[in-house]
Amino acid sequence: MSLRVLGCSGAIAAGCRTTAFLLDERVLVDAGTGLGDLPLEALSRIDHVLLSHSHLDHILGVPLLADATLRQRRALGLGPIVVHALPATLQALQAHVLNDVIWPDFTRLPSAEQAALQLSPLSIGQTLSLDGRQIRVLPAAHTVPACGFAVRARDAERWTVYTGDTGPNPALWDSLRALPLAQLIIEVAFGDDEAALAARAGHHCPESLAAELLHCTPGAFPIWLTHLKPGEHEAIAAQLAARLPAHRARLLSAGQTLSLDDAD
Ligand SMILES: Nc1ncnc2c1ncn2[C@@H]1O[C@@H]2COP(=O)(O)O[C@H]2[C@H]1O
Repeated sequence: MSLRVLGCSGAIAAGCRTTAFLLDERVLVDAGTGLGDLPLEALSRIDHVLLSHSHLDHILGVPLLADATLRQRRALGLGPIVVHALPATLQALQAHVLNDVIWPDFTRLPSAEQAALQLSPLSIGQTLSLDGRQIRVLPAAHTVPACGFAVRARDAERWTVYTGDTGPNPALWDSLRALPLAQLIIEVAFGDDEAALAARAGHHCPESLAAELLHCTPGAFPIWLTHLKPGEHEAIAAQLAARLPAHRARLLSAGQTLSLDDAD
């Protein structure tokens, strides 16, 4: 099992794609601008999309994916793409995007019987089984209802965790107490000079992230940093290295593929 990073940036700029991870071939985790770098054949194989929350940088690929893959999926005899998210996220997607104004309502197009998209609600703490994988829905603390995801193969012991967009999140560490981790993908968006904005916007800066990472034994598993705002990379890396040198948290980058089989 592998997780391909299509985008992991907190905003757009040349070379910066927003969050999208491809879990093997058929499962997409968040649908940011990184999705658009996949060829049509690969897009058409995506059967499931897991959304962490309703913000545009994570969902904009959903309506575009539905339209782009409609014909190929029909020709291949494939059913609807299932979009899994918290009820509030699905409601926002339906009301504000798939509303026949911003984008056609592909939950009932091209026909009600054969719609391109199907919406499937998740709840925090739920474990979803998808094609031999277990996916646990984790709490996140953002400005809108949000979640993260933990993934493992059904027969594996340890989980790869993606936090989604979140600020300080005690509930996350409570839920991770029972989960042995293989690796952690955790967000940090701003440098410490924007700590106040990070707190308002439901994100981490190195100061708040360092406090969270005290929950992790240094070196116990790889820690990957995601969702950095463009232009913040050097400052964040230096500030975090100064605060928590032993944790050796590394910046995730688009194009990287993480193995979920042997992530020890
Ligand atoms: N109070 C705020 N002031 C300025 N920018 C904000 C504020 N709240 C949110 N944002 C920005 O809006 C962005 C929405 O997506 P993000 O949560 O990734 O990151 C957020 C911030 O970059």
